[in-house]
Amino acid sequence: MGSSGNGFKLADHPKLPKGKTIAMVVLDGWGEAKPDEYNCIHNAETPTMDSFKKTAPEKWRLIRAHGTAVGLPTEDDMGNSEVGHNALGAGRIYAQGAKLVDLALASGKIYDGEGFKYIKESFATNTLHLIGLLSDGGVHSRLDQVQLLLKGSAERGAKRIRVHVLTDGRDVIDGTSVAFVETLEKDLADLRSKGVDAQIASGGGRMYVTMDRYENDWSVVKRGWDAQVLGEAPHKFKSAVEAVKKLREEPKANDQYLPPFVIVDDNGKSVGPIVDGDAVVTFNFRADRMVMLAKALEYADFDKFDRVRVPKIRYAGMLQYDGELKLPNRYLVSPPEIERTSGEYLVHNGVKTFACSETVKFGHVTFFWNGNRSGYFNSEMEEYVEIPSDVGITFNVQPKMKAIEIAEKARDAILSGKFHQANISTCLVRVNIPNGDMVGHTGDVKATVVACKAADDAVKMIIDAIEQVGGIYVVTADHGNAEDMAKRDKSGKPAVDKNGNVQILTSHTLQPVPIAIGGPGLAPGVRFRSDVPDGGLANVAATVINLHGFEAPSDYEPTLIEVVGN
Ligand SMILES: O=C(O)[C@H](O)COP(=O)(O)O
Ligand SMILES: [Mn+2]
Ligand SMILES: [Mn+2]
Repeated sequence: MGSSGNGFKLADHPKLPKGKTIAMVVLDGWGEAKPDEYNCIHNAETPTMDSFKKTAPEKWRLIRAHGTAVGLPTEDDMGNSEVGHNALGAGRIYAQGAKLVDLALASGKIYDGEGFKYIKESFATNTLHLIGLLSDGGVHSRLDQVQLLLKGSAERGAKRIRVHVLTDGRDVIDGTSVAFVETLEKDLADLRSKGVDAQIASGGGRMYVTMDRYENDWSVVKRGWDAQVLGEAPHKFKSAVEAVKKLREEPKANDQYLPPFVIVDDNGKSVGPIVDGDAVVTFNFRADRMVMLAKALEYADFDKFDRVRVPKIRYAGMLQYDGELKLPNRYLVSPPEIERTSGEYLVHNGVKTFACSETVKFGHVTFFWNGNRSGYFNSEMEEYVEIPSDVGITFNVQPKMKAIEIAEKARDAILSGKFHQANISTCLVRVNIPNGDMVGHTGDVKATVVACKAADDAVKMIIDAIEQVGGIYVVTADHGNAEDMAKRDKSGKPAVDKNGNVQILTSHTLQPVPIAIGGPGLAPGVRFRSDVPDGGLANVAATVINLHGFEAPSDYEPTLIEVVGN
């Protein structure tokens, strides 16, 4: 089916009317877990979210948001924003980057592709640089994939390899960076014993170096550029293990925010700047936090910061990060081909769409929602509004973030009537409320409680507007985070470290997420079906399409709702 419009015509729903304003609210990082002191959602005042479950239990349920339900390799993989919003928007489950890379490495196909052949041309004479997030979080990258790629590249002729590591502490427990660097060092030593000149060349914490997203703060990417490309950083060390250990000694230091460092030789010269003729691979499979560096590496015209020196390199991404922008042009593994998303169907069926979040989540409700696609399907039918996020702070400092500003925009869109022109049957107002997730990632339990209340306040504002226009609301989340801030032992009790302190969980969780539907526009008799007990995020798209008065495309995951009576 092309995007001409005809193939996108949806059949009328036999029972549900058109013409409703629907608010689709995604609470980022809001799962369901047992109440205890590390469940910040439970410990926050969240009367609106609580009321859904209490007052209309047949219109509230839990859905799966992790593992195979969102296209990840195993049930041990926590959900994340990329796969969660992809599933919510696309209505189908696609094998995601993590899995596609696993398959390509296992079959060896990664080495037969155009991308690898391209970088391989540098192996005989130049250096192969690998840049990315070093952890086993499985959200943006995975250590075992990097290990295989290193080995595979060496076996295929890479003689000189430099790894530029970004420490995590966000998708994994803070402090684990040391062990990940040690593991990588062992692999590199093994390669050296086989005659390959392999070393870590630079590093830094992911949130301070390189992995900004949605162009919130280019200085983050610049810090990485200086260390990785120019070989310049405020901290110089002889070894990466020493670097990470030393930098972590600073008061309040943590893996996410380690300052940039370079590894230097006995003469104090950095061991791995990127120079003309080198090959570079960014090994993250997830796009949002790598696409800015990809632009800096690939674009001839670039004005976001002074690159000082722009080496002529052979660059490939682990995946292509943006299909519309064709960025990067070369890649090792083809990304999932997500097409015919619900957003595209809706604009072709007369549904106007308004989408909004603040910068740090803006691409989630646009780019990820639309199947990793930038821009509008139809600019006359859609309006996307980005509220600038705070820059240069950790979000526990401002846990309310821009939740209320996002809700105000949604409210105004709902009340404005702007999306209800005479010939327009219906409209969708879609937002992401970031607080539970972004503050949850800081590991600050108190601030996360404040964050959850702010998210609940935002939901209330949107629900109130929906009440006023006789609309419908759908409130859900993309994965868990704020509902569990402690690492758990096998019995489910908070795990403690060697000093007896509870290990704080900064990452997402494997928990299911709630979904609630309601509002005065919801037709009588609509309730959740009981025959999709394993329903997940991918079932939401068909549900929303039904609520707009259409049948969902036949290959979408089944709707979660039924209409009883009449
Ligand atoms: O990039 C991040 O912030 C985390 O690794 C994952 O969080 P998200 O999937 O909610 O964006
Ligand atoms: Mn998320
Ligand atoms: Mn998150």
